[in-house]
Amino acid sequence: MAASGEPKKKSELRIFESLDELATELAEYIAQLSEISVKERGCFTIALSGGSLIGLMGKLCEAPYNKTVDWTKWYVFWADERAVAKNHVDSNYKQTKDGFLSKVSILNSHIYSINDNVTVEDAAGEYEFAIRQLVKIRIIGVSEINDCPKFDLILLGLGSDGHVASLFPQHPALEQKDEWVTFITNSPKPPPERITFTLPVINSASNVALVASGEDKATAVHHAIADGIDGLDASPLPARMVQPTDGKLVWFIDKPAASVLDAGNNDSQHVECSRTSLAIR
Ligand SMILES: O=C(O)[C@H](O)[C@@H](O)[C@H](O)[C@H](O)COP(=O)(O)O
Repeated sequence: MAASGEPKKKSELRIFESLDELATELAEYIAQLSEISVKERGCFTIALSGGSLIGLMGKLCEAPYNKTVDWTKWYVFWADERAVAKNHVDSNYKQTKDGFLSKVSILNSHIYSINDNVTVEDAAGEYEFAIRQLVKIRIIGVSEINDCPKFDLILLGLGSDGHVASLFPQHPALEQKDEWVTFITNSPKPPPERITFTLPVINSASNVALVASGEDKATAVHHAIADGIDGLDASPLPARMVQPTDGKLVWFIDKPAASVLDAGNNDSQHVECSRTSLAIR
């Protein structure tokens, strides 16, 4: 946290030598935010993404966090979800339940998954309605800037094309400004039908963590983080559009995912260490 008097950094880049170190730091980061939110608001609202992110959260299920985190105060949501049955292998809910929720004592009534018995359009509308009810009773905070829900933490993965949640490059869903949850039926990443938080909701979060690992994400990381890229590409990547208005963005990436960034960066800032913490905006 910024010392008093120091301007709070809006974004931070943490580069890790190994996935194990990234996972260790990610667990500590989430546990700390949980403790702060529970202390300040009496609860912790976290929205998850699918993909490799869930595996990287595994350390939260181990000591000390399994005993020190106040799981009963957690409220779990999904920043995006595939419109498939909740027991389908493609379901983010199923992946999260098997890999995380089944191992910690979060209350079932605090886990908000989509209705998998309706159309993807109705599932998005119902999900937004559920979030609106929780904003009304202030379980979910509210942004003073635009009345959007203010989640304590939104965890995003990064696609190799630069997508986050189910917001894909050049997709009209990126333009959604009024809805909190929208839906797509033509996802370039299968399955095609998904619901997703819109950018205003993502950018209203108190904290956003963007997690990327592996060489195949290196170009997307570079295009999302490096300065001066916009000139090369009229439409910035969705990941580059993640800029919390009154919150903090922290990137968690491993060395392979930083390899293009490193190649383009020859100043002394990139200290070779297990964790490089740079202010990036
Ligand atoms: O439902 C989804 O598909 C995810 O939410 C998606 O945004 C994912 O996080 C990225 O595609 C990264 O996935 P990997 O980390 O598995 O590459």
